[in-house]
Amino acid sequence: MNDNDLFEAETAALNSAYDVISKDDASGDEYRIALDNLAKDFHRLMRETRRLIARSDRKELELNTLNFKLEQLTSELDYKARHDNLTGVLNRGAVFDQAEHYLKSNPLSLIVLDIDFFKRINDEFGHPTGDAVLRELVKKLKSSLNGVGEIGRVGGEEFTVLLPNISLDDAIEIAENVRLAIAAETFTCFPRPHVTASFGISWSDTNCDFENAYGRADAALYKAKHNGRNRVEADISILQLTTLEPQQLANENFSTLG
Ligand SMILES: Nc1nc2c(ncn2[C@@H]2O[C@H](COP(=O)(O)OP(=O)(O)OP(=O)(O)O)[C@@H](O)[C@H]2O)c(=O)[nH]1
Repeated sequence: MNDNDLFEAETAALNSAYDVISKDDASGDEYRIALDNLAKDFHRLMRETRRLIARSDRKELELNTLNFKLEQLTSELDYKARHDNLTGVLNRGAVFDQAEHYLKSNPLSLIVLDIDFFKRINDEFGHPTGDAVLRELVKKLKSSLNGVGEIGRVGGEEFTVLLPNISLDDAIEIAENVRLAIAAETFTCFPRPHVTASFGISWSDTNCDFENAYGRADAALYKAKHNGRNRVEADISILQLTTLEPQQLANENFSTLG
């Protein structure tokens, strides 16, 4: 469709107006009719333009609303992709991403904790009670960490706390406080007196591979389980690098807290 088709009536009115103007002997009536036609078309064009503007304003508003909803949905999806839907903390993928991000420019202490005998809780009281224990554990973790570090869930009943720029000694103290807070109070969702957890900690310098940091913390956790549970164990192999000869390193692995 070209402009002439779209404005056929207006073009005709305009052409007859030009005809009248170009005539030396055009009468007053001819001028009046040409002007009248132009006025009618001009009026119609104004009305149509107003209608189009109103319609395009409405469409723009609808588009803005849709864009807003799309942005909300994108950030909800992004949040869901990075968080555990049972407890709301970072999920395994996000823990790894975040830790690798920190390690690019910071040293990092990592706490890995695992609820003791969680299978028994599930077996004796059912999966929904087990789920409630997981949620309540996260609440206790949050309140005892009081904003320090970032909590993640890396497996069924295994959680992590990322502590960038926190020394191993401080991380051990933090883990001890969390351990005591969990063991000290009864869980409201669980009729037995105590839920406990075991803790493994590693410290890694900037640029350390997170798989390595996680592996060392997990090995320390295994040791905590092996040594009786409800306890904190820290990997000190990295610290030993500066003080021990290679021969000694082969024999030394972990330190144990009381
Ligand atoms: N309720 C619930 N249970 C889960 C979930 N994910 C994993 N589990 C359960 O967690 C339990 C883990 O059991 P185990 O690996 O034997 O560990 P544990 O009984 O805690 O024993 P220790 O770790 O050695 O003290 C299994 O019974 C899993 O079914 C979950 O999302 N909700």
